[in-house]
Amino acid sequence: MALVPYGGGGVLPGLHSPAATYRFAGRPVRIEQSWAQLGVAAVVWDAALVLCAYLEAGNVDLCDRAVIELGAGTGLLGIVAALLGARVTVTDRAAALALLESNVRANLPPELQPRAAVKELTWGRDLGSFPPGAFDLVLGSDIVYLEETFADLLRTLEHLCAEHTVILLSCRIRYERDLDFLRMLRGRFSVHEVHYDPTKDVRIYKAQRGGRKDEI
Ligand SMILES: C[S@@+](CC[C@H](N)C(=O)[O-])C[C@H]1O[C@@H](n2cnc3c(N)ncnc32)[C@H](O)[C@@H]1O
Repeated sequence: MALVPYGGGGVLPGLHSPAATYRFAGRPVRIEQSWAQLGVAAVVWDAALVLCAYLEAGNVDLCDRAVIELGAGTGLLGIVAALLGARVTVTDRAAALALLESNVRANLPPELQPRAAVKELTWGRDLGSFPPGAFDLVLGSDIVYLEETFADLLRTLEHLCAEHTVILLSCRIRYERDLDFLRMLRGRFSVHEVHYDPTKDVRIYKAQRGGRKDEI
């Protein structure tokens, strides 16, 4: 099933623009893209830009926090989290890892390289390599879009999260079925919308186990 970006209109992101440069954490971040070869995993989505800006604005204390990004695609969000002080594990499916690794390595200064790992994590699988509760923060931008992955994505979040873990998901709600995932998430976590960017029509949801208040 094809993901339709930008409400279905316009040019697919990245199709004519193999690389894009952003500015976060006081430095340029140059992201190589490859829509033609890899599709949705190989372009930067608006939801990533909105969550990067949310992190950069200081809404979350990232200093030395253990962060995992799911469905990282090009890696922009994980890179920005690392530049802002987190120890990051940036994950996606196997096919996305080469471009992801290359973007991560190209954008982190030498002293931050050891603080970023790129790993395969297909939702619902590969979970044995990721100990429950090892992460303070789980990030995901534009990863709620494939109905057939919802159960596996939820299982992955449940596996990763301990009481202290915060999940931040940035989403453009394109279809009614996207709301189904949020209903599933609310069945397992306490979920709040914490930000809405009307210019990009992207919402950020924060989720935690139980009713626990913010730890991050
Ligand atoms: C729309 S892209 C978003 C990419 C990036 N997070 C961003 O916002 O720019 C969705 C991402 O989810 C990943 N993805 C889709 N299904 C997945 C699965 N079952 N397991 C792991 N990653 C998956 C894709 O490879 C892709 O990188």
